[in-house]
Amino acid sequence: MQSDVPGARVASPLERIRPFVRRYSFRLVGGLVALLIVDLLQLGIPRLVKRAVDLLSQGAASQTALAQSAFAIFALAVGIASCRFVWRYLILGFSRMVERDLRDDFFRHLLTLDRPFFQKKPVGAIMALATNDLAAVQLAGGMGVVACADAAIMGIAALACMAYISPQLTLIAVIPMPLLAVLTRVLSARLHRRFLKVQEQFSHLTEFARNTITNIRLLKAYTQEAPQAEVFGRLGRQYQQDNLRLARVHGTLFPISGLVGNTSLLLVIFFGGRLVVGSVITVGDFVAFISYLYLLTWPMMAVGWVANLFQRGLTSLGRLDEVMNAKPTLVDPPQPLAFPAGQTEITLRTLHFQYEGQEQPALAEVSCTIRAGEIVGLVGRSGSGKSTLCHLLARQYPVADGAIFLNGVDVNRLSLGSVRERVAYVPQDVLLFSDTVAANIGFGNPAASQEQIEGAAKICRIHEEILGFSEGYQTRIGERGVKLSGGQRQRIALARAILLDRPMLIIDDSLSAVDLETEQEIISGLADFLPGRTCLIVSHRIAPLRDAIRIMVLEEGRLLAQGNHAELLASSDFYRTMYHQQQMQSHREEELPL
Ligand SMILES: Nc1ncnc2c1ncn2[C@@H]1O[C@H](COP(=O)(O)OP(=O)(O)OP(=O)(O)O)[C@@H](O)[C@H]1O
Repeated sequence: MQSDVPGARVASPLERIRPFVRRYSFRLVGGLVALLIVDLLQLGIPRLVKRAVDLLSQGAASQTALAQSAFAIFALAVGIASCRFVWRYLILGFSRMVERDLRDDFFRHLLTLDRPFFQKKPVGAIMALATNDLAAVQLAGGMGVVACADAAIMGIAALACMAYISPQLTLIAVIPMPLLAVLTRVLSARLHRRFLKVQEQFSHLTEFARNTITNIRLLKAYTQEAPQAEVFGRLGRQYQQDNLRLARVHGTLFPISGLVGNTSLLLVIFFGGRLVVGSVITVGDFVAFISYLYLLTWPMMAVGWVANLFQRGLTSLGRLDEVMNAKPTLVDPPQPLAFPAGQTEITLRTLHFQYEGQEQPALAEVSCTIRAGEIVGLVGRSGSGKSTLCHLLARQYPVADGAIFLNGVDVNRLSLGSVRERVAYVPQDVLLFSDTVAANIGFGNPAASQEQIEGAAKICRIHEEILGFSEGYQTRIGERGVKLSGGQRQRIALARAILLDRPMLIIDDSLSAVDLETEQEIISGLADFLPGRTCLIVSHRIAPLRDAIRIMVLEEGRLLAQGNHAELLASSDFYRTMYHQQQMQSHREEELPL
């Protein structure tokens, strides 16, 4: 389930959970009623004890009267146990439902965010929010609510029962209590700060662990296990110290609450004893009063605990809110135009793009047209802006108005979904799931038949190799494809894009790990598949693109030259030099002794 507007900005973190509280108010109210009954029944026990003690002290206790008291106490105990089950079931269930909905909202909202957000927020920090912080909210919404309501009901009711026995003694018993209120107020701010620190440190720890495990192969190749373990240990020690600093705060609150309770007991024994001696109250009243004081001790102790739980919950809600309030940088126009019919033509008009925080533009004044059915190659030195152009065409970063047109319509006037669902994009970094080969190829097209999956694999020259795997297309490829070679991973990623069967195909240097000959074969094979589609292929090697209808040359973000291979060899010094350097390099590699 989700709130009406996922990720909508709210004035305070508490407002974030208000809709859920409303949604499950039946459980909450039912649970609180059961809790109230438990507390009221608990208050009955000292009254029964008083009656028995008075009968005994007056020498008027009969077997039947004592048995009646004992049975009544037993009946109350059964009632208390049953209602306790009910409140636990309802209120803890309530907190789990709030947690689930909050997690759902959080996840859905994450899916609306785009690259610029994920560039700034490490995955580990997001994982920490989705686990530790949500758990803190759940605890506050469950046991926090229970302890708070219980303390309030029991506190007020116990005080009322004590006042009924002796208002004078009750006033004496509450003398130390304001100290607790002041202390809780003072320590709450400290609790908040220290808990925030603990959660932030946990985020660092999670991110570090994720990064280490994700890059475990690199770590081993560079024999960095010991230094990594050292850093992890340091982060862990810092986390433990932050936790200890937090424990010192709520460790102060808890015993002081107990001390306040025991000081009240001391006062009651001293002054209450004198009231008994003066026959102002009976021995039974005295015993019952002390029993009520014990019942009051829990609410007093709970003040510290509740303050701690609520403070943690609020701090975590605030941290979750930071993400929930983040807005995607790319949004649909208010009234998107329908995607223009016909085969897709891409036009760039003085396209300029600069990454946040960078001094130089990644792309500057790039103008060109890629017609439907064309296979256009894109070459250039490392850092010349090739991937950036691919990102922009795949609508991963925002672009200025009037820079990119699809069939003559500015992309900013089209919905993001309508553009993205027409682009099959193969990023430079291969992204595979820990699943079977077939599931990876069919990821974007779960309805694809085995035949279609194999067809895409054949175009990418990987079909035969897959058949050679232990379980063919059903072979599991391990975490991010660890069981495959770099070239196999790249061809599987390409097959996944081919299977999407979309009008625009953007391949960002996704065959760099494949040998030259196979890359050439794949690109020539694509020509049969591509009629009517618009295709941009980035490659750091010129040779496989020689047959492309047109090659564009990027240098420092600018479009230096364009034309077919022969034209560029004749007209562009830059291209010719690059081509010859690559030729010489590949000859040198061929001549190297084995
Ligand atoms: N996410 C980013 N944030 C900031 N700057 C970036 C980002 N991605 C790329 N750049 C910068 O933009 C410029 C163009 O990078 P881009 O990745 O487009 O080059 P490229 O031609 O694809 O390089 P390569 O062939 O090495 O993949 C580079 O100077 C790079 O440092």
